[in-house]
Amino acid sequence: MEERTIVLIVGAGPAGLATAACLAQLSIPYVIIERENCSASLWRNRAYDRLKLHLAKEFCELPHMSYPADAPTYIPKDQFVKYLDSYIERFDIQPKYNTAIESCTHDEGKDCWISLACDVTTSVVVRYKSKFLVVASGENSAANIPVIPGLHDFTGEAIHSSLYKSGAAYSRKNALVVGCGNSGMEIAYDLASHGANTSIVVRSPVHVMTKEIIRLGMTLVQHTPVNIVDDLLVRMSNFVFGDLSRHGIVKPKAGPLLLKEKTGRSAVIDVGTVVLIKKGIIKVHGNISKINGNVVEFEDKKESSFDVIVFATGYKSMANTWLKNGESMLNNDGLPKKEFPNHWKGANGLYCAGLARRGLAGIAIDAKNVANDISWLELPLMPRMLPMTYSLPTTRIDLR
Ligand SMILES: Cc1cc2nc3c(=O)[nH]c(=O)nc-3n(C[C@H](O)[C@H](O)[C@H](O)COP(=O)(O)OP(=O)(O)OC[C@H]3O[C@@H](n4cnc5c(N)ncnc54)[C@H](O)[C@@H]3O)c2cc1C
Ligand SMILES: NC(=O)C1=CN([C@@H]2O[C@H](COP(=O)(O)OP(=O)(O)OC[C@H]3O[C@@H](n4cnc5c(N)ncnc54)[C@H](OP(=O)(O)O)[C@@H]3O)[C@@H](O)[C@H]2O)C=CC1
Ligand SMILES: O=C(O)C(=O)Cc1c[nH]c2ccccc12
Repeated sequence: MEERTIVLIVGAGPAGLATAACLAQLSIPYVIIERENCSASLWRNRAYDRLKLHLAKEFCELPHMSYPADAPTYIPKDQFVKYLDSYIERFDIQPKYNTAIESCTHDEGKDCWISLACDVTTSVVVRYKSKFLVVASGENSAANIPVIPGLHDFTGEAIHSSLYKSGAAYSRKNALVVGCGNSGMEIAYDLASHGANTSIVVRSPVHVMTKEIIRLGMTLVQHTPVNIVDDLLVRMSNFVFGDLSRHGIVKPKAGPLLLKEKTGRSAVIDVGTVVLIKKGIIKVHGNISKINGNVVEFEDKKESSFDVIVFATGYKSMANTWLKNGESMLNNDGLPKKEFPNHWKGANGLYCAGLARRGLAGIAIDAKNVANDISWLELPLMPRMLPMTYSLPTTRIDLR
């Protein structure tokens, strides 16, 4: 079976949906493919219960649709999913669900992309021919679990943070969280507040901030040099949290916003974990050296036994595994080769949205850029329309 379309979008998470909406606004036909049975599967199926957006709502909007004025500043997961559902309805986005892209190859002779998409329920493979291909399969496509000697024979339960829902099941258990990004720090808090005897592995320096400090920083940095803003944020963090180094948490040399800009690593937004660490309720360990049965040995030679290990060790983009000649755009980790703001365009009609490690705000920028670029190439006689896409009135929706 073969189908033709002008644009093929891989992935119906926020990035694919935002790209679809921008293309729809420009009347450019597209097909959007999603391997799961729903849109935004990360948010519906692979996120813990207590998750809220860490960034204020003004930094988490997709193009052309705002949150209601009375929506909370920090949107809970379920309300974000409702927002996405309204977005899908508003822009009449109809993803082809249960369809996994297995390979995308550029056919030089015909100057088109040939994509093989497998219906995961019937195993039927459909061949898509498209002029443009948008990789929107996410930075969080697969779990990253480190290789640790003895992990395979760990006698307790080992899960990745994407499968963690709540600490309710772990009351009075000995729990170890590996990784001190936003997932790890929040999951450690959740476990401890459900009565688990909780430890966390912190192997590298990390900035700990409050959501209000980050909101202030993200607002100021729009008009102020990043080093000045970062300096302020670090001072504010010191004021709020004090020196955490004696608890095993040291700050990176680079400031939080510069670090995010250069490496994609986010500051951790504290949800109450720091108080529990200071009280000794959550114990901090350095890196793991090996696992023996249910006993974890740390690099300082200390040992403890655990019933559960939660690997909050981040994610991998898998786009490099199915994108067959995408070397103009992606590296071997499936992330853009070029730095922001030039990362979103490759050769031969290839684009990406949502791979610049800039969260939802970055996704909104990518989606607009990709759709506008396609419209310049596809509708060259109507280029004067383009600036309108930035000034279209946004729709406010009711999430209640
Ligand atoms: C726990 C968590 C919380 C976060 N909170 C925030 C926040 O508060 N603010 C913020 O700005 N950012 C946040 N982020 C960053 C996050 O990356 C984005 O919010 C967002 O979900 C990324 O959207 P995306 O569409 O790029 O990727 P995803 O949401 O991962 O969507 C990609 C989609 O592509 C599909 N897909 C992948 N491979 C294929 C294939 N081969 N064929 C077909 N379909 C495929 C996947 O099933 C998935 O549905 C958070 C991330 C995580 C993990
Ligand atoms: N509410 C929200 O808005 C939330 C947002 N997020 C976002 O989602 C994205 C993913 O976050 P997250 O899931 O926390 O992943 P991250 O990639 O941000 O963090 C992974 C953590 O695991 C550590 N790690 C990796 N490998 C090992 C190892 N072998 N041993 C010990 N530690 C290890 C990393 O340390 P190192 O730095 O040394 O590699 C890092 O601390 C981020 O952008 C984050 O901001 C996540 C949760 C909530
Ligand atoms: O999830 C990301 O990577 C983001 O860009 C958004 C984000 C979530 N939590 C944060 C904390 C500090 C800076 C950005 C984020």
